[in-house]
Amino acid sequence: MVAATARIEDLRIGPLSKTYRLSASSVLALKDVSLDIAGGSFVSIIGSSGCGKSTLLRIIAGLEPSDGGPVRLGGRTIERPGLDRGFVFQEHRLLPWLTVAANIAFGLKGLPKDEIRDRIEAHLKLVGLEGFANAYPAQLSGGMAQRVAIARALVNKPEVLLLDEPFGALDALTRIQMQQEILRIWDVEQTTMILVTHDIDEAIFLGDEVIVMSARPGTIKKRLSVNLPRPRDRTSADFLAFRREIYREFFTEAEAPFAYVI
Ligand SMILES: Nc1ncnc2c1ncn2[C@@H]1O[C@H](COP(=O)(O)OP(=O)(O)OP(=O)(O)O)[C@@H](O)[C@H]1O
Repeated sequence: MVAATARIEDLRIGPLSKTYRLSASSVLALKDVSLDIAGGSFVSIIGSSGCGKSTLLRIIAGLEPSDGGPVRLGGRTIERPGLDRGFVFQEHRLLPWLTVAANIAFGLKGLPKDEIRDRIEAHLKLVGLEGFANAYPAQLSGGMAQRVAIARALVNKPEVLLLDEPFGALDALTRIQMQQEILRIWDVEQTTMILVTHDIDEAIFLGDEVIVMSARPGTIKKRLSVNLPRPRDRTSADFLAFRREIYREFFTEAEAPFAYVI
């Protein structure tokens, strides 16, 4: 088993805004976004296309600067990428010429050989891919490749795992399986998880909280605590009540009548 982080620190985001400057214009992608996330919690972020979800995740990752507002992880201010944060993208982004083991180890430079071997082994086990160390990405299914991407993001034992639509390219059944897997991994690793998704059921199934964003400019519209026991039953009346509440943030009953017939 991979050792859990001793103490997971809270994230304090903003208030921050983000403007993308183009040659002849600018886009206000985020406006006055403030978000505190408890260490070790699972937070889902949902919102329409272009509301700034990926921008927010990239700022937390240190891949993108904000217009000046702070992001703090515990006592540290985040200004650039760091090993305390892992990132999983929608596409797996594995290097096709490297084996699964080498892909997982890619960011592990400077550690003793034994430590590298142990971490690869532990993380292959963590994502259920023992026996695939020497396989190449082209030999894996979409779900398996995304498991490798998750292992690669976790191998440096980050405090925060940032997941940007990680299951968006998977078929519906694999997606459900991966949702269960990510909960198991969360339980073992005790990492703070921040998931961007377009899928309302996925947001409710996974999140301790669901953050609903709205667009133009991107702001936080609503924050919902999902106080349902785990494992969650997607067909339960309580689950469906959460789904209805989130649908209401996007559509009126007249616009999406079927969403309300539950
Ligand atoms: N590199 C960039 N340069 C200029 N504008 C950008 C850039 N990245 C994002 N934007 C703009 O910022 C806004 C927010 O984009 P972002 O990708 O964060 O939204 P999103 O909610 O993740 O969208 P989607 O759900 O479609 O992935 C959009 O209007 C987008 O066009």
